[in-house]
Amino acid sequence: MFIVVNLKAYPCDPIEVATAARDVADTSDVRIAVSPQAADIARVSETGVETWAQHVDPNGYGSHTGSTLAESVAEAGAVGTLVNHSEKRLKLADIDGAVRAAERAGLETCVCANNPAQIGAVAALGPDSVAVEPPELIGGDVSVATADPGIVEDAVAAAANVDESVDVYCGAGISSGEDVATAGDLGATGILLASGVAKADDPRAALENLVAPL
Ligand SMILES: O=C(CO)COP(=O)(O)O
Repeated sequence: MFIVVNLKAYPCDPIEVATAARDVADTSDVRIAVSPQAADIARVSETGVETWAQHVDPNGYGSHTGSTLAESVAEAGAVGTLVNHSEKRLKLADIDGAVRAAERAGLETCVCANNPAQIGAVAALGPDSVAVEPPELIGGDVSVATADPGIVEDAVAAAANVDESVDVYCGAGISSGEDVATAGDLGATGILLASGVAKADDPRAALENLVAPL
């Protein structure tokens, strides 16, 4: 199981979360990455935790003010990137461009989508993984794996129908090890989560709780 902790733009201490995630990953068999804001990638990466960008733009170097370049986040220490997060949606052509840019920079890619139909569409673009995250459950208390198990199973089927080599992750409302295990039972091989760790009083304890049953 792979857990990506997306820090979004939450006012947490990215280094506190990164060091905790590094330690919990080291002492468990669980792969854990932290996805901070672009400005924090370098110092998060310096902790030794696996570091992902939250987004990259489709363009490369050039006259593109305000861009987040795949090359730049890779240079800063990111080894992967989310693309098309529900809070950072892109047009299909730009999702394709961002995946190609990430590939050129050597980044692993996870393209997010809202539902199984979109999962099939983005799986066709050849990312390493796709993640289904129903927007209405993001930031809530109920795990997608409990509230809508069918969406996870259908996302797994939709991706396999297009490209069996694309891993399928899920996210939204996941905050306990039981939620992670349930998602795994539904066929997800990874989890995206945010508030359960980024808004926790004790992020280390939250991470330990997530990996406990795995
Ligand atoms: O959007 C998410 C991860 O990318 C999920 O957010 P929550 O874990 O806060 O529901």
